[in-house]
Amino acid sequence: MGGTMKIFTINPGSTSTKIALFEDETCVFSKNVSHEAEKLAEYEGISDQLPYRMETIRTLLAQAGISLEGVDAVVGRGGGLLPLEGGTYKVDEVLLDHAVRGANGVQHPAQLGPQLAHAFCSQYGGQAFVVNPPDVDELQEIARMTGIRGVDRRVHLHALNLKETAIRHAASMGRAYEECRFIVCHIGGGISVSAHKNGRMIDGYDIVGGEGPMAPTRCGSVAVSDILRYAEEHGVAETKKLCTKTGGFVSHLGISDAIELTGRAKAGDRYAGMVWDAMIYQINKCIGSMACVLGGRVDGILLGGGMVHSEDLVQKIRESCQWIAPVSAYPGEFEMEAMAAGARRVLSGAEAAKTYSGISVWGGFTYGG
Ligand SMILES: Nc1ncnc2c1ncn2[C@@H]1O[C@H](COP(=O)(O)OP(=O)(O)OP(=O)(O)O)[C@@H](O)[C@H]1O
Ligand SMILES: CCCC(=O)O
Repeated sequence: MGGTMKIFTINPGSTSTKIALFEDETCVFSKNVSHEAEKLAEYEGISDQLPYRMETIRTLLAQAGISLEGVDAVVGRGGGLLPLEGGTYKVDEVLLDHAVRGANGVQHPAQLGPQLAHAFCSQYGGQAFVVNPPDVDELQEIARMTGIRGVDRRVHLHALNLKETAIRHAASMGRAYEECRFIVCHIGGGISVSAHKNGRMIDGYDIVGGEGPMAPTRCGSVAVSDILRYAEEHGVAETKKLCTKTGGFVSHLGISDAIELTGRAKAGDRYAGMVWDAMIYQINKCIGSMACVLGGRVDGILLGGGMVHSEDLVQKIRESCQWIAPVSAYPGEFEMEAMAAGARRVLSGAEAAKTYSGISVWGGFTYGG
């Protein structure tokens, strides 16, 4: 392929839609629009938001005088898919169908990504892709087993940012991601802690299902007996919400913004300070367990996500974990860049686009069979 590669990326979030247009590696336009909660609440299912999100994006492009004519690829953050290995996937009929109906049973705005990519490519041409959706699940077999027969572990993580951070860090060391062993964390609205070995995310936590450290809106791992007692008092529906919406800072203090929480702590609120420190303590414990997963041979601990802007958080993680491996901070995220880079690797022929099989990568244990 000759000439400039024009790649449009779309990241639909729970309260916002981010878009960015890349010409080769350069981002020539980007916009992040916030949506009113009342507006999104008008739609019953996530996929029902498609026409509204489409219109929002069209308006943003028109206001900026940007046309998608001649676009080579449109990438949408994926979701709703069955567990799959990492990579760049073409949006075909099977993938689109699973995204529309949320085949994995989890409702997440990222499901809109492939639908939006498909819709824009139908109008302007180009190839529609999804790169490292939150459904990427590369767990090694031993990490799958729980203490309950028939209940196997799976993960939902910030795969897009985790892998891009690892790829970039490896490059900064003059190495390939596929040669390195990293512990990679995304510390933002949700918190992902994961072990990466030779290009695969071999362990991590199901942060949609309630595993891992507590986070601004998530309860994190809690003893089963405590969860059952809570469910008896508050009902199953309310208990489920603790996993992604009403746990963590929200449960303790009724707020989800870490800047506000740390502000209160600085002003002398000891409860806020304890919640902040307990979250960091739990992140450190999870990093420690991933160090064991990697047998103590770790090339680096990499931190991404919005809360990594906090020097206090980075320093406290360094104090506890620097003995494992050097800790590197990448505040914010590379999600738009990661989507563009995934498409570029395919368009340039460096990597082949994958086809989503529609079948989970994990078929279950055969238990002695
Ligand atoms: N300097 C700072 N100190 C502490 N927290 C900060 C700072 N800057 C940003 N944050 C926090 O980062 C969080 C948002 O992180 P991020 O932008 O990664 O989340 P998100 O994109 O909404 O969700 P997710 O990361 O799960 O996709 C907010 O709680 C915000 O308060
Ligand atoms: C699984 C990663 C995305 C999220 O839950 O916010």
